[in-house]
Amino acid sequence: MTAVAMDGSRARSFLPAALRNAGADTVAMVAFLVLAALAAYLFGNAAMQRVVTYAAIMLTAVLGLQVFSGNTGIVSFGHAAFIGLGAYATGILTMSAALQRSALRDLPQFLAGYELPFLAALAVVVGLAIVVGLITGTPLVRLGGSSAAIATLALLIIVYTVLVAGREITRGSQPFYGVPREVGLWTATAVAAVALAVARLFRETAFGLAARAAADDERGAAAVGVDHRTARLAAWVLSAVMAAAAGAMMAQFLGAFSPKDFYFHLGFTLLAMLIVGGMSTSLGAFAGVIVTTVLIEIVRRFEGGGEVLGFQMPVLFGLTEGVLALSMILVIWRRPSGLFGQRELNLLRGPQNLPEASTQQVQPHPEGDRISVENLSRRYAGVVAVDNVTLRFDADTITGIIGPNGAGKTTLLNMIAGDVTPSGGTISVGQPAGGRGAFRFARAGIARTFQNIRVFPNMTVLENVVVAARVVEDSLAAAEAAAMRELSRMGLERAAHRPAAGLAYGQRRRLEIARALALKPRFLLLDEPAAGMNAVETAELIAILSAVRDERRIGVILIEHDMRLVMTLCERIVVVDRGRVIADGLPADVRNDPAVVAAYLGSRTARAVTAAKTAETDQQP
Ligand SMILES: Nc1ncnc2c1ncn2[C@@H]1O[C@H](COP(=O)(O)OP(=O)(O)OP(=O)(O)O)[C@@H](O)[C@H]1O
Repeated sequence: MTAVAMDGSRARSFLPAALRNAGADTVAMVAFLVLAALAAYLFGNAAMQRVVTYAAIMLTAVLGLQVFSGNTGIVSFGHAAFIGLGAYATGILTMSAALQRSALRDLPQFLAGYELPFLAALAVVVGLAIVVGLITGTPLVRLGGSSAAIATLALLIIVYTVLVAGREITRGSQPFYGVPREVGLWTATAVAAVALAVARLFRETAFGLAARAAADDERGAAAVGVDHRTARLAAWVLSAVMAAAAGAMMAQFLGAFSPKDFYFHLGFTLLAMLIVGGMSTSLGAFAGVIVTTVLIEIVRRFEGGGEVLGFQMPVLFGLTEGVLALSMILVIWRRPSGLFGQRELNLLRGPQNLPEASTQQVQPHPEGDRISVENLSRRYAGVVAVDNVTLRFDADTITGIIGPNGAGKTTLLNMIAGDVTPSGGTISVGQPAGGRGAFRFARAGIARTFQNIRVFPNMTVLENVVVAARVVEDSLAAAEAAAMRELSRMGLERAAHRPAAGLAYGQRRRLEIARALALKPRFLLLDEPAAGMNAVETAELIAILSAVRDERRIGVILIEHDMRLVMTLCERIVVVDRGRVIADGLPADVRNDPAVVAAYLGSRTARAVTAAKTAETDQQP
């Protein structure tokens, strides 16, 4: 949708570059799906059409699983439960009243006699999945990694037990039969096409970007204002809806089923399909369903035994599951990201499709902003990392925090960024920082970089910065333009589409700074920004940081061991030793302070001077 203006230049597109790219990918995948359905419709027999219909239903479910697991990195065993809920709800809502009276004699009155058409039942199932998704997701997103995965397993077991126990409604473990079989090839294909679009586009939304960033690095994500719980909940609810929609189709495709159809076997098949294709992309989910469906169909022919290439084969019960498990293990071993999990198709991603950098200057911040730190302390078991520190940091000033190794500098910075909770004392940025969580501090205008770089390795350089820009900009298009502006400033615009993991060390440091600046912060906290940089890169960094400060009037607080950088760039230096501030002033004054010299040299006499100075300060009212 990029328009070419009369003078030949490229006019600004209505749609953000990421959505144009995702749209093109979706069109390509949907076209492939429709062609497959058409081929089955025109040339396939009834059995072949059933295979393609079932594959399209599974595709909807696997894409649902991908929306959650692929974006959050949390494996879910529980999605078969949502398929089951969708199937039973659809069965009850669409069954004829006459059949219900004989098959479900004890069905409660409020559930009986609806006889809804499929689409109306689907709408109800979507609503039900949103409610169940919110109820189950709210506690789930408080857990991380393997605990969350185990919780999804518990969900599967609970729903299975409820389906078996709720005999009046589900007929217990007996087959639930009599569901009208109205879902065929084209309904399944249409719903799967919608699911493809949803899964591919979700990655690029604010929630999708946030979930992927948190999956890559939770602390790094919080530092750019990402509330990972909200992003994970959004992914969970959406994926529950997609799985339940697959269940609704399954009910009307099969006509009869029982709770065991929505238990471990289905959960395993969904996961195997996703893992074989590649969990982190919608292309992976799509390809995984195709590859495994073909594999299952081939293997199934041998399961019943008979003559194969002149050999008499015995009946091999469970051969299909065995081959599926084996292919999953092979993929995990040889290609852990799956056959197509490394990248999306990205049909419209290239140098000619880079978003245009915003030419709008970031508005300078109003004067008078300050960070106030009062009696701040942090203890770790027996270690007092930061000891009763009181400081003010003004915007429009570059402050260096220096001190020997283990002095407490990073702990102090982490507390100011909301990343470490103080043992005592308060921090306020204009007003006391509300609530816990680094993401709230980032949204209040405190951006930061880390001593050990925390970029999002599996996202592109551009996406790394867009995640932060999306927190402060109104739209994805505005976030892309702002991100390009920050990347150009840091000399990284040519690497915009490269995965961040592939950048050189110095480039990754610059990317982290670009990402922090995209938050339009009032204060920028940098933990050893020049570490690992050569002299030329350090000189460039000094020029960039002072230019940014001049333009935007932001406060910069940096920890650095490179004294050349500190003395050239900083207008104020705070020296910390053993958790306490031992000097605070102009660089020239601090450099000659005996307590500072002592702290760095560690001489005994000089330590005595420090101790005396500290005692003096403590006695002051
Ligand atoms: N999570 C933690 N658990 C236990 N002790 C910690 C933790 N973080 C920091 N410390 C201790 O607190 C003290 C201060 O550490 P901190 O990393 O803040 O110092 P620093 O001045 O930043 O050091 P460096 O210049 O080496 O990075 C050290 O003794 C350190 O071992």
